[in-house]
Amino acid sequence: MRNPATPGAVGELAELVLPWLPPQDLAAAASASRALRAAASSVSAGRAADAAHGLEPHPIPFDNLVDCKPYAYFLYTPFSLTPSSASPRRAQPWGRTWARPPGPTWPRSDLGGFPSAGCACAQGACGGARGCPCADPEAEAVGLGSEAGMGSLRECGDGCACGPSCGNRRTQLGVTVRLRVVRHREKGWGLHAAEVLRRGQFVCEYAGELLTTEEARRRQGLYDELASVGKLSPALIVIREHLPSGKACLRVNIDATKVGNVARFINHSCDGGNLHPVLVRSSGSLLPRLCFFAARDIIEGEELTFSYGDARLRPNGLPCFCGSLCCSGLLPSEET
Ligand SMILES: C[S@@+](CC[C@H](N)C(=O)[O-])C[C@H]1O[C@@H](n2cnc3c(N)ncnc32)[C@H](O)[C@@H]1O
Repeated sequence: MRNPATPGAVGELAELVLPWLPPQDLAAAASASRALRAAASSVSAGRAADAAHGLEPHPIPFDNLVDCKPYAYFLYTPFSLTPSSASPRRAQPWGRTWARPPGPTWPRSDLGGFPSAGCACAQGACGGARGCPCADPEAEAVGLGSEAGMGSLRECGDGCACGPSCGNRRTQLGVTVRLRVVRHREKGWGLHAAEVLRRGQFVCEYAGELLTTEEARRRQGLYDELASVGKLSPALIVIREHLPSGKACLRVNIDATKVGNVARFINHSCDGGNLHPVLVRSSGSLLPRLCFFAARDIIEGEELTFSYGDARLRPNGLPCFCGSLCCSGLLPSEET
């Protein structure tokens, strides 16, 4: 048996344990010995190399020329989680050499719904024009860029027989475009294109913890306090969809602050930005998902932004540094 005091054994143990540690604990472990310092800095380098924790098709690196933060710490989920599926996720290994490639992001976690609702098309046979009942005649209009506000789109889902290769699941394959997370002096981290994106191309979903309205309000109060003293960049989004009657409104609260995907890095722009938010409904799924499409052609290196909204209702709003000509000077804020 190997002596656990040998450098090789320390390295192996470190590889098992250190990726589970949040930054403060990782720093504490690094101060214990030279071998652990080397192992911890390899974990930090692994984290900085992929904000997606190995859970998307391509790595999404952090890029910081502004200060010494190598990465932002959070738990990664490629799709939104219900409270019951989110609760066990208090830790997640991040920054180790992956022994195996990450699993596919499909099938997605079950968000509750009607598993019997969906198409009966043969494997991979549906697609816009072929008579699939889930096909959306408006789909081709998504992301054309002139639309103001939220778009909507229907896709095949868990209730369909067609399977993952179906062409009507544009938003269900994870983040297939190349992206980077870049540090800004005034705005913190921001999401950037790392390749040319074409108008209408799917970029990413806004994934995080799905909250009740009561819990969203509780967290928002806490986040506002921390954000006002610069201790947190909250990523809690509230989507309100007015139903056709106009009398009711479907409300979805997604918090990507502690558990989320790369969309948590998308900053606000007062001019509406270059991303088009679209509510995507998958057949058989109860809740819509918020997805972002390129609202116009986007060049490599450009920051990806959208408008967080128009209301600026909370006192002591945070300053906006979007830099657009129509910048109001304050970040949107409203009572959740
Ligand atoms: C969803 S997060 C975006 C990512 C964030 N910049 C970070 O470092 O994690 C929202 C927060 O980013 C910052 N932010 C976003 N857009 C901004 C803007 N136009 N000007 C200043 N800060 C902005 C604010 O702190 C806001 O609460």
